[in-house]
Amino acid sequence: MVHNVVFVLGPPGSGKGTICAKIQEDFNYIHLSAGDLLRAERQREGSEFGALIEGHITNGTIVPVEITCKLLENAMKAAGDVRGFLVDGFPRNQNNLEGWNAEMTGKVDEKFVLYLSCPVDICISRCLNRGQGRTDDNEESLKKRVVTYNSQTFPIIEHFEKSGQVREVKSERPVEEVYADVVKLFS
Ligand SMILES: Nc1ncnc2c1ncn2[C@@H]1O[C@H](COP(=O)(O)OP(=O)(O)O)[C@@H](O)[C@H]1O
Ligand SMILES: Nc1ccn([C@H]2C[C@H](O)[C@@H](COP(=O)(O)OP(=O)(O)O)O2)c(=O)n1
Ligand SMILES: [Mg+2]
Repeated sequence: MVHNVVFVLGPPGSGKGTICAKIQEDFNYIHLSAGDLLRAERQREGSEFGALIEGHITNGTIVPVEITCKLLENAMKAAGDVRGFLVDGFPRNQNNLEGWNAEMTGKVDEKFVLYLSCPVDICISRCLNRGQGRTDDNEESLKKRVVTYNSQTFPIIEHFEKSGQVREVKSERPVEEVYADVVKLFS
């Protein structure tokens, strides 16, 4: 089975998780947040990657793709027959992209990249007020995550832009306005 995939990218706090949850509800796409999968693996009893994942998360750096891609593929296999997957927060760097291409080519049909663009000061304030008790929603980690986003993730968005695969939606607006534009991409 070939899985339909929409990548969802944007800076931390741009609203990827919020928008993906709404798409999942309305369009039968399954939301797979790479960050959520990594946080679950970090907590999993007996995981050999817990400490490594925690180190990257608090340091705002990116976990090696061998771990993240396997978590994504396992989640896809477990989901069964659905319309497709929203792969949220992935690929986040060149290593992610190369590892995904090596492992998933032939198994996925990449429909487009939903890019939520949002000014960094708004993003940081949203993360600081997110209230999810995350170990990386603090000034120090956020500074590092923004550096990682600008230096490693934005080039991945530019890579997809070259082949016309990016659909940008400005997400500093209220959720309802952002989502009204996103809906048009899935209808
Ligand atoms: N358009 C928006 N306007 C205001 N707050 C938002 C908007 N989208 C998301 N948020 C809030 O900002 C925080 C970060 O959103 P989230 O979806 O977790 O972003 P990301 O997954 O990109 O880090 C959450 O507390 C969320 O409720
Ligand atoms: N592809 C990914 C996605 C997330 N991670 C790690 C590093 C990221 O800073 C954290 C948090 O990612 P997450 O997507 O949950 O963060 P935001 O929702 O953008 O605030 O997880 C990763 O190593 N590789
Ligand atoms: Mg998120």
